[in-house]
Amino acid sequence: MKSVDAHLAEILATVRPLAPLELELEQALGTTLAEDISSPVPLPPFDNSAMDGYAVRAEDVAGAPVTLPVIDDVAAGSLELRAVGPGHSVRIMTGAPLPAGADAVVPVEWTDGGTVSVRIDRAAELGNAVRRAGEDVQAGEVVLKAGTVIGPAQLGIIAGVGRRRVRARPRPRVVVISTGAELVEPGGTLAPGQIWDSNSYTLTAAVRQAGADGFRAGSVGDDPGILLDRLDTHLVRADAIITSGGVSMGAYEPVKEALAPLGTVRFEKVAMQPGMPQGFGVLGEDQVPIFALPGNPVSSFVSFMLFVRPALDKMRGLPGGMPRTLTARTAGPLRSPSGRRSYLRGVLADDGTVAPAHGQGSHQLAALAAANALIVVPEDVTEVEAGSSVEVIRL
Ligand SMILES: Nc1nc2c(c(=O)[nH]1)N[C@H]1C(S)=C(S)[C@@H](COP(=O)(O)OP(=O)(O)OC[C@H]3O[C@@H](n4cnc5c(N)ncnc54)[C@H](O)[C@@H]3O)O[C@H]1N2
Ligand code: MOO
Repeated sequence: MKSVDAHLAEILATVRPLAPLELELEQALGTTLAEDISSPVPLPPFDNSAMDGYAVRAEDVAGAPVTLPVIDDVAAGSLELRAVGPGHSVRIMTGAPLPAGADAVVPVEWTDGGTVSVRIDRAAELGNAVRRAGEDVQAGEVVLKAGTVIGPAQLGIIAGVGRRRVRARPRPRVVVISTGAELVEPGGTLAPGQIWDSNSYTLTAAVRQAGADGFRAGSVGDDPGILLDRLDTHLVRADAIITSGGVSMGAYEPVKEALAPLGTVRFEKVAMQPGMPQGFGVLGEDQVPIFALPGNPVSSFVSFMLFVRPALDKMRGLPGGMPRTLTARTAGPLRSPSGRRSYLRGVLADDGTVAPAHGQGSHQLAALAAANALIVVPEDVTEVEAGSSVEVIRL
């Protein structure tokens, strides 16, 4: 059987980072910068007030209480400013440019709030409540490096340095198709032998959580021809495709039957539990990667975490490796088949213990939903005693 590491290595050797595009700011959330972003101007661009109050010369208020004439009123965005001469004050709002001559701002709370003249009750030190030009960013300074994922705060600094567009690797578009004649859309009624399709929801959500755009293309039955048609429809708008089901040893395995003859998708057994049957390859002229995951719900989810997520990271221009593990202590005994790496579901507590879930079957959706970690049991270990140290992947 192929090892988990060898399967991931083959996937990572096949998928490539998506080509960068010029993206409008509205489209940039979750994309990966493909250029350094620098500021054309200092930020703030000018000295300005940090508070609503009065711009003064600090030396004029050193002997507070003092009363000064108010010679002007400046709001944020004011263009024409009168200089503050000795013994003068200007009423000023937060973000308004500091008038020439002023070197401190007295907050309105320290005054009587006058508009013609103002009584100042407390001295303000030189530079009090003044935000200096360039104290956030110098002109020409790089504020974000290529390879940074754009989140809300990163979007803020890009807009804050005046950029309308950025060069970035887009979020991969991933189409999710589930297969199986037994599947019914949630909300519909079950006939005998049917179940509701849960995998396409889990996988599409996992795609989105991995920073990509997931499109749920519904489910197809067990007909390989219909699956090929569906793939054909979606291939034009997909950077990757995920299917679930139809890859093992049964009489009706539409994914295997449809894709194996193409010669570009391999179906193999990977030495893991759950998730043993795996298909991976490329489709069409554009060599779109396709992940044919096993149908058991826990198997498809674990396969996503181990193989698809790192591949999506690489497509996004990020380092794409195995999920990080941390060391915990198992609260109960563990069993694992010989020669396969197990990913058991568990609940990791703050004290560093992990309680194995009671239902470890590949079909046990509820145990997966209650878990927050996968406990990794290496290939050469078949039993682990309670209290032993184990590696876990946080979910
Ligand atoms: N003789 C053998 N049988 C099986 C083997 C094997 O090696 N020899 N492998 C088993 C393992 S391990 C797995 S995992 C499954 C994988 O099967 P398939 O990928 O072909 O998936 P299906 O047969 O279509 O479905 C398996 C199971 O999962 C349920 N399912 C499928 N799709 C969904 C969905 N979208 N939402 C919810 N549940 C789904 C389906 O009803 C089946 O119960 O094969 C084993 N068998
Ligand atoms: O390997 Mo299958 O994924 O256990 O149920």
